[in-house]
Amino acid sequence: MSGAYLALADGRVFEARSRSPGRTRGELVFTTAYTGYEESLTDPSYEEQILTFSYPLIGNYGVRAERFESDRVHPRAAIAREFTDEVAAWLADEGVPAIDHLDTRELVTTVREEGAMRCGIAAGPDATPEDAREELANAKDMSEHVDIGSQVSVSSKTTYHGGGEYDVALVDCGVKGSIVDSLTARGADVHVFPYDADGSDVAAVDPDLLFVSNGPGDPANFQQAQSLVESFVGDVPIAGICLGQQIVARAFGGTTEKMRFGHRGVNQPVRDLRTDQVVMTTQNHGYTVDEVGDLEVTQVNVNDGTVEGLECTESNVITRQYHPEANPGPHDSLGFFDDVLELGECRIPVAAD
Ligand SMILES: NC(=O)CC[C@H](N)C(=O)O
Repeated sequence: MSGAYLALADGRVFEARSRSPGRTRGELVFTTAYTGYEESLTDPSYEEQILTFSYPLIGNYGVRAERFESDRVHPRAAIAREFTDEVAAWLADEGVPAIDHLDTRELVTTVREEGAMRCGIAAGPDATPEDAREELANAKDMSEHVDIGSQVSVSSKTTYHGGGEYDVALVDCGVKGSIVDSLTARGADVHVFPYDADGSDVAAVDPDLLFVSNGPGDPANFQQAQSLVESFVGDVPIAGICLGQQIVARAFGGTTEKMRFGHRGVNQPVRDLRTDQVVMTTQNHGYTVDEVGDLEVTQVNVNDGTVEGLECTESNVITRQYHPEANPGPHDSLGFFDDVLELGECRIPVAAD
């Protein structure tokens, strides 16, 4: 068994077991999800982050590619109390460092109290605490990854056919595969565009709906996607998930801010302000919408009151901060995809009362 070290920005160094060797750095975050490790580890929104699982045993139902959200592992490293051999082998195959046998409760408590923070990891037979500290010294804050979109987006337009009932132009800021699948399963052809696509290329597919995807990093670093949204307001209905909601809010004059430790898990309660119903949702975000500009808040987080849903009936806009595609997680909000495609027919969205 070879050793591993995790150096935190608060000066502490944790000793651990290496399950997949290597050196790396990133922003330390945690998820409380107790299932869905394959989906989380392949979610592009974790790019440049180091993912700690608060659930102690990760891997007890194997590793199956059909559950992947993209074609590679995105967090720079993974941390758990205990990884199964199968997960450790998968991460080693992918060249992504993994460490376990450390007190993940202590790590999660630290992130909750002090906030998501930079960290460095060194794992393998020759790893030293100094190696981990060196990695930490080179770690950037999330907002400093100014071109993170280029690390996760398609490089040219790619179309997924779903029957041609609607044409959806999807701005790929790091889209999860299950979001594309949720749209094609409902009859849409989904034209996936690079995160920095030109408005004229998008207009060329004559979209019924502009959909802004989830993705990693600070929404302020997706200026071109924001301008693209601004140029379609009023002409084409607009929908967004997670980073997509944040970009759309900014396009409508709103603002975004960094949260202390974010929401990552599969049991975040969300209240719909129109129906007063609460649904359980899957979440993975570290930023939140603060000012909402010309949009209306329709859903809020029950725990901390943060913005979970935005709408504008005049301009035909619906966005969600959480993940209605539910991969993994509860299926309570799958109806979002029916609502946005109805919007694609330019109908007024779900009646207010
Ligand atoms: N899943 C996402 O789209 C995450 C959005 C953004 N990167 C955040 O952390 O808030």
